[in-house]
Amino acid sequence: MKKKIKVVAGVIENDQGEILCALRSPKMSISNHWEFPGGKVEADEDVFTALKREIEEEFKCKIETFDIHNENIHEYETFIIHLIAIKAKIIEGNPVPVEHSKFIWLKKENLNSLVWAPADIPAVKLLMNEK
Ligand SMILES: Nc1nc2c([nH]c(=O)n2[C@H]2C[C@H](O)[C@@H](COP(=O)(O)OP(=O)(O)OP(=O)(O)O)O2)c(=O)[nH]1
Repeated sequence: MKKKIKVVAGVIENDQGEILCALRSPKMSISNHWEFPGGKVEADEDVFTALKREIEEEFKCKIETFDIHNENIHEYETFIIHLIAIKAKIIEGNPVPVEHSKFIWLKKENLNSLVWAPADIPAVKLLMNEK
């Protein structure tokens, strides 16, 4: 049976209405795909705490979290992901990518110009329909 993992991902919006998009590095799984930064939820951790921790670890900045944007269950070849996308904004520091190849801020209407991790597509589509 495939392993099921629970992953949180931050839909981080700036004051210009742009979204932080992060490029997974060649060393990471699902390499060279774009994603909303985040990571696996640890046992006994709530999703908001997990996201704040992951963003501090991976981008060295602090976020405030808002509502859940979208949840998606996607079956990859080797595992099943339960992806929980959460709206957020940066409240302290500037993002510095520790593990990712790079990040960009992109307007919602341009999000489909990137090659996203397959599990992220529903969240991306939903965002593109937002004003
Ligand atoms: N952080 C994040 N991960 C995503 C997204 N979409 C998606 O399919 N994933 C996948 C990629 C990874 O397989 C998994 C998240 O794990 P992770 O961020 O801890 O990264 P990882 O696999 O490199 O960690 P590791 O097991 O190699 O140590 O979820 C997304 O939007 N954000």
